[in-house]
Amino acid sequence: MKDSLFIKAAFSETTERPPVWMMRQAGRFMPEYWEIKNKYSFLEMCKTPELAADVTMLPVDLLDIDAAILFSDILVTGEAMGGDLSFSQGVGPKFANPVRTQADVDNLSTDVLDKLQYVADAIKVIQQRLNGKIPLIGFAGAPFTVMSYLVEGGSSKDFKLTKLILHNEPEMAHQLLAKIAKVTAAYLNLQIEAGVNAVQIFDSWAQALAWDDYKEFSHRYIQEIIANLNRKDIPVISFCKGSSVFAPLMAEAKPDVISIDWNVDLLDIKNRLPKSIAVQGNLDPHILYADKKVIKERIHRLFERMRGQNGFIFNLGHGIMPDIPFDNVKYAVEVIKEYRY
Ligand SMILES: Cc1c2[nH]c(c1CCC(=O)O)Cc1[nH]c(c(CCC(=O)O)c1C)Cc1[nH]c(c(CCC(=O)O)c1C)Cc1[nH]c(c(C)c1CCC(=O)O)C2
Repeated sequence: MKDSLFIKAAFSETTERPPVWMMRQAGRFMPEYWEIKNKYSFLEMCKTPELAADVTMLPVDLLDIDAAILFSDILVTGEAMGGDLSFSQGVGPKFANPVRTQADVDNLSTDVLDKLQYVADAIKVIQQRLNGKIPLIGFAGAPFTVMSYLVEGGSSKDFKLTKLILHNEPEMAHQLLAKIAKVTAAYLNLQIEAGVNAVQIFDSWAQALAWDDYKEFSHRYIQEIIANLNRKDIPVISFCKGSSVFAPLMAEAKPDVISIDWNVDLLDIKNRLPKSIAVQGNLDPHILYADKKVIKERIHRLFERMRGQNGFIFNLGHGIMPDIPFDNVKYAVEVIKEYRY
């Protein structure tokens, strides 16, 4: 795997073009995803290794991307700790037993690896199918983002209850975050042990936090997780919405790659980071709704900006939306794969 474009770029080695993968590359924008989704629930798909492998392989086979990402969800850690998790169409994720009191926090288990064994099993099936062709990325949610779902009981626009706990009951918040961080490090090590070639930590909603709160309630737990990983030769990617602001702080947690949202000039932010840290990003996913001419022009604009930089992985600033035309995603991958610096 050391010679794959993705791993080389993640370790800031020279590549002839940027490698490409996209967050949410296996999902509802693909007709083939619906063929599976119409037969099984989302959690069944995650928990059945053969199905998780089938979905993981869709963008490998149909888009020819440079890295696969395990098909799962960031909320499986919250479920394993005791959250009553369900996903329903149009509603998104729900925890029926939200965590809001000290007793709720105390009730959460941190001895959960047995319950997540299905992920290790899925990784083994996927690696057999990939057969060394491209690397497989494992992932987990960051403690703050997972906490927000556990506390709110689902998705939230303003994270009101979560922030109220951070601000009024910081000790309880720290106990909750520390529990999630412990589980997350063990869970990522389980994935590494099972054979993933890289891991990404998703802190999707970090941008809701003020700088000091990000530092106290998010960053320090990500730092702790990264410090506890059995990294071997596996790159660690740190993603958050808000990385255009937080990246210099995120760098202190010592990831190999920081995934950048689309609010910032990618070269500017790269130049503000240690040379050894690669960047991943940062096309606005809405560009993939636009005309092909625009898609090509914006990708080339980004690549020209990053010409001569080691350590650049193409990705979107956030996940692919479910109604983006499949054909546009396929076209974007073709444009990227044809490019040479
Ligand atoms: C916040 C978050 C979640 N899950 C995830 C995040 C962080 C990434 C991000 O910020 O987008 C991470 C995630 N979720 C999923 C993956 C699979 C790998 C990939 O293709 O990137 C990954 C890496 C599949 C999924 N996770 C989910 C789906 C949709 C399930 C369905 O078919 O209904 C998929 C393919 C469900 C999910 N899971 C979550 C939400 C909010 C939803 C509902 C989203 C929606 O309805 O638009 C929580």
